Amino acid sequence: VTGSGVASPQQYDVEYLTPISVGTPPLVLNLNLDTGSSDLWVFSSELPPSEINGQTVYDPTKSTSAKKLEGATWEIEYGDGSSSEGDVYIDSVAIGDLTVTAQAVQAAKNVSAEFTADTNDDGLLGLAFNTINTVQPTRQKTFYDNAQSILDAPVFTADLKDDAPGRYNFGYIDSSVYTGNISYLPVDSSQGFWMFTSPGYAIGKGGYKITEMKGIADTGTTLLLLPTSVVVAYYKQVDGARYEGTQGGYIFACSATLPDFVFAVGNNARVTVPGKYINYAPTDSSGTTCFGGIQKDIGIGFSIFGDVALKAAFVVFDGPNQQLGWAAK
Ligand SMILES: CCNC(=O)c1c(-c2ccccc2)csc1NC(=O)CNCCc1c[nH]c2ccccc12
Repeated sequence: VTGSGVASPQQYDVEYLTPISVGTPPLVLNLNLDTGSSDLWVFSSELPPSEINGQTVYDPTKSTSAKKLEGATWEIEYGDGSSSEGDVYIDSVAIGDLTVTAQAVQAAKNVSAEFTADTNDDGLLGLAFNTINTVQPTRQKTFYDNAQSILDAPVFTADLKDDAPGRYNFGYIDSSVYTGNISYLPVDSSQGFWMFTSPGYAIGKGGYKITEMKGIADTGTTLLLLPTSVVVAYYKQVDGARYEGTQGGYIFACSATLPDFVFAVGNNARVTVPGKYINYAPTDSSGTTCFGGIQKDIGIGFSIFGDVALKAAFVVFDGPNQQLGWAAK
């Protein structure tokens, strides 16, 4: 079996949403497929109405296939301070033609203001390793875990695009959507993430710099968060760029020309993030000052190759072989 879902960018490519069917009759929810977390949680009828703002909600009492997982609860907090919590149902979940009949669906009873404000996002579908699933007392498997035994190949791929619809595919590698070869790197899943080490980088036409960057492939984080030394070196190449504490990062004139950022995947493969992707978004409505798509990874403990980086590549997530594949496109 295989499955495929479109990944539609929200404004400024802040996140990508994919239509997922939940329950019986199937309710279509637009979920953020997130390789940086491992909870499948959805807006639900158990939320106070004040916390719902246009989202489609899952009502387990309306799904004939829903079964409450008695005594199970969950609570998650993300690095940006957003959070959600609730209880758990076992129900059917489908992406395209791929259906998992017994998937833990975490129904939200509370969500933080950031999620309430995100009107098109009906929840998250975690695709990291289940060791970081937050359900208590028994952690639950991800959609990818549950799908693996029925998939033609035990992989999923992410093909995110700049301000255009991309795709998440499950169970196959579509060789028509990338160029050249796929370079595979070993994954260190000990912290529950798709963590890999890039041996070095280059900025624009500059020379290659050998610097190990240990980071995660994270579709749920918008920006490319890198070691301070790399970020400082990058913005030295951008006239007028400066770190602005009140904005929480590097800003520059929206008219600035930004160099490409190239990171190595293995010893002879490279991913080139076009400078255009690093001119992330205006900081205010005047559109004169823009916020950088590359920022510091301070305080996280590793780098995060978020959407700004991932949309420059075709990425293969291979759990059984604990490897990540990268290809140009
Ligand atoms: C800013 C989002 N990213 C993180 O917090 C994060 C961190 C992290 C930890 C500490 C400080 C900063 C970041 C490590 S792995 C990691 N990745 C994830 O947590 C992936 N899931 C993000 C879900 C998420 C949080 N706030 C949102 C707002 C819109 C769409 C999605 C989200």
